[in-house]
Amino acid sequence: MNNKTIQEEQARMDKVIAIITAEADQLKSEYTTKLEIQKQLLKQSSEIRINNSSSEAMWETSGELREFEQNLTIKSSELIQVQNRRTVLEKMQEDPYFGRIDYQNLAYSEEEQIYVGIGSLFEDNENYIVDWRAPISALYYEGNVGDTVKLRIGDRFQAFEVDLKRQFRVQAGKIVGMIDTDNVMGDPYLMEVLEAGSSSLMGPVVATLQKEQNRIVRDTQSRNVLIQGVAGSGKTVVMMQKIAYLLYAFRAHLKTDEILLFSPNRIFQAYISQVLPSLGEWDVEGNTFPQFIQQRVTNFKMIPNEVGENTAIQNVKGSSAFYGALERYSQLLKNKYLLFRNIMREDDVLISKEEIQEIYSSIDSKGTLAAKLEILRARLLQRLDELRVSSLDADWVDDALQHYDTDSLHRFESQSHNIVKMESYMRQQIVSDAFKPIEHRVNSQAHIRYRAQYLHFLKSIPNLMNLESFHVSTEEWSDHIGDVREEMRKNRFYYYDMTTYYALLLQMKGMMTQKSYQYICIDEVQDFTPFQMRLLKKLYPRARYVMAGDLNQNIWQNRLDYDVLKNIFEEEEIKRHLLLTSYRSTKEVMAFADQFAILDDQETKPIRSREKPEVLFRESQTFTKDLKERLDERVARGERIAFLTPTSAGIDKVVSFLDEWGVDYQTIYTDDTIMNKQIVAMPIGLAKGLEFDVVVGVGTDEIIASIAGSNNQQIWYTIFSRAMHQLYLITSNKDSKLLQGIDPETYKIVE
Ligand SMILES: Nc1ncnc2c1ncn2[C@@H]1O[C@H](COP(=O)(O)OP(=O)(O)OP(=O)(O)O)[C@@H](O)[C@H]1O
Repeated sequence: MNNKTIQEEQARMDKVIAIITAEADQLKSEYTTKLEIQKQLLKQSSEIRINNSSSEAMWETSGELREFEQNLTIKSSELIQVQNRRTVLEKMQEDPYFGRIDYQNLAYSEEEQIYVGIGSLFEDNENYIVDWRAPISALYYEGNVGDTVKLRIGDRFQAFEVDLKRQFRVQAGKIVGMIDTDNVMGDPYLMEVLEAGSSSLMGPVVATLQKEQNRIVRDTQSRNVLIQGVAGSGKTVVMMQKIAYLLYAFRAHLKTDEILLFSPNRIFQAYISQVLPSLGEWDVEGNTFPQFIQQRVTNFKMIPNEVGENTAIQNVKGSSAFYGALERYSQLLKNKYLLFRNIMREDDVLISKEEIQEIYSSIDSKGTLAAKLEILRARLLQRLDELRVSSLDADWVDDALQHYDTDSLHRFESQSHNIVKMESYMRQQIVSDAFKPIEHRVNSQAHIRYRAQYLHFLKSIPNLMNLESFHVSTEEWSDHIGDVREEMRKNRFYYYDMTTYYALLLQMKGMMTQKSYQYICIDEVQDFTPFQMRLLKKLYPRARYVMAGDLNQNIWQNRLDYDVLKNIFEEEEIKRHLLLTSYRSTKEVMAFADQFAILDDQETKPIRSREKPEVLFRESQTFTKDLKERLDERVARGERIAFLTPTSAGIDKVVSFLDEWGVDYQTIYTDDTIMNKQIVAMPIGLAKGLEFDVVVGVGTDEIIASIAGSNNQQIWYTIFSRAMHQLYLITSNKDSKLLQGIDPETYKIVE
C-alpha cells in the first residue's frame, strides 16, 4: 500500500479522534453535572419523612417520595448511559475503527463507504464510524471484494457489492498496519491475533470475528440457539458478542439485567468479565449454576463435587427420569405423604399436625401442589384468626396481663380511662403480639417439614423410577440416603441434592416469584445435567435460550445431548450451529487432542502450526532437567503455563516437581481464587473455558488410577485443548494407558 493512502487514512483518523475527544470532553462535564444532581436528589430523598399525622398528609408525602424515587431511577439510568458511552469513547480514542468497506447498493448504484468500530460516531449528519452491530456493518464480516451480499436493512433485503475491504491495526491513535484484503489472503490480522500470547482476561473479538461466527451473533430469528463446536472454535467469543449484539439490536426493549449468563465457574467468570464492559455494556448478571442454587437455598452449605468422582448415584440425580420422578412425587403429595409439623405457641400446640392434615385433605383442588398448599396456608390463617379470638381469655393471657410493665400500662391508660375497655385493648395486644410470629411462620409454610420431606422423596425413588437402568441397587440407594441425612444434620448438602431440594421446594411453593429474564445464556451447556436444564426451563419458560457447548468436553459426564435438549424444549425451536475451526490451538495440539474425542463426522480445522506435543516420563532420570529446559525459556518469554490435572488431588502430585524445579507458581483448588501467577497448577474443572500459551497435562499412573469411571477421554481432551501454542504431557513411563492407541506420529517422546 502506498504512503499517500496511509497518510490520507491517518489524516482522516486524526480528524475522527478529534471529534471523539470533543464528545468525550463534553460527556465528562455532562457526567459531573448529572452526578451532582443525582447526589442532591439522594440527599433530598433521605430528608423526606412520611408524615403520619393524617391520611391525606401521609398520602401526599409518600407520593412525593415515589416521585423522587422515579426521578432518581431515571437520573441513574441516564448516568449509566453516559458512563457506558464514555467507556466506548475512551477505547475509540486509542483505536477508533478497525475496518473500512467501500460498497455499492445495487438498487441505487450508489458508491458508499463506511468505517466500522466498536461504537458509532456522528457529527453534523455525517457518519464517521458505524457500530459493528449496525445492519450495514455485516458487510465487513460477510463480504469479500467482488462479493454480492444480501442484507436485511429495516424490513427488507437489499443487495450490496463489496468493492474494498480494508483492515487497520491501530495503536494509540496511529495506524501501524493497514491491509486491503481479498478472498485469497483470508484474514491476515486474525493470524496475528492468534499468534499473540494468551491473556488472563478475554477481550472483545469484533475486528476479526469470522463469517460463520458473525452469522450466529446476528441470528435473532431463532427462538433458542445451540452453538456447538470443537474446542477453541470461539463458542464463548460468539456467546459474548451475541449478548452485546442483542443489547444493541433490541436496545428499546431489552435491558442488561434481563439477561442471565451462566458460566462454568468463577475463574472463568472473571476471565470473561471485561468483554461486555469494554463494548460499553455493563451489568449483565453472571452466575455459575452452583452459585445460583446456593443463593436460593441459604440455610445449607454446598459440598461441591469433583471431576472424576462421578458415581452412578450422581447420574441418577442428574437425569431427566429423576426430574420426572420429582414431578410425579409432587402429584402424590397432593393426596398423601405430606409431612406436617404442629403449629405451636411456645410449648402449646395451637394447630396439631393431624388437624393440618385434616384441613389439607378436605381441600378439593384441581391445580398444582403449590396451589393446594396455598389454599392450606389461607385456611390455616383463618384458623389462627379463630384461635386468636378464643385466646383472649386464656390463662397465658391472664398471666401476661399480670406482668405488664408500667410504661405500657400508661400507654393504654392514655387510650382509654375505662378500665374494662383498657383491659380488652391489652388482651388484644398480648394475643396479637404472640400470634404475629406464628402467622409469619404459616405464611412461610413452616408447618411443612421440608427436610424430612426431601428424605422421604429420596426414599420413594425406588418406587418412582427404575434405578437398575442406572446400575444402582436399592441397597446402595438406601445407604446413600444415610449419607445425605448425615450431611443434612450438619446443614450441608451435596451439590446435586441441593439442586433437587430446591426443585422440590419450588414444587411446593410455586414458580411465581421468579424474576423474569428475556435471555438465558449458558456457556459450557454440556456441564449441565438434564435435571438442571429441566429445572431452568421450568423456572424461566418464556425466556429465549442461547446455549454453547461441546459434548467432547463433558468432563462431568452429564449426558446432556441435543436429543435430551429437544425433549426438554418440547415444541420449541432450537437452532443448531456448528463451529469446526479451532482458533485456539495449533494443528499439532489438535491432532493429538482429537484422538481423545468422539468427533463423528466433524473434523477440527485448526489454522496455525507449531511444534508437536512432547511427552515426558516422570520415572525418567532426567525428568526434572528435561522439564526445566523446556519451560525456563518459555517462562523468560512471559508465556503463561498451566499444569492441569483431572482432579484437585492430582495437584498435590504436581507440587512435588514444581518444587524440584524451584519455580514460582500458584496452586488453585477452589474457584474463588484469583489467578495471578504466570505458572499455575489447577484441576481441569476450574480451567474450563480457559486457555494458556503452554499446557502441561499431568497423567501419571497414580493420577489416572484416582479417577473413577471408565470414560475419561473427555477429561483429557479438555485438558489438552486448553493449550494455544505448546502441549506437554507427563506420564509415568512409556507404557502409560494414556498413550495406548495414540498415533506415535502425533507426539514426540523426550528421552
Ligand atoms: N474470530 C476470532 N478472532 C480472534 N480470535 C478468536 C476468534 N474466534 C476465537 N478466537 C480466539 O480463540 C480462542 C478460543 O475461543 P473461545 O474460548 O471462544 O472458544 P470455545 O469454543 O469457547 O472454546 P472451549 O469450548 O474449548 O472452551 C480465544 O482465544 C478466542 O479469543
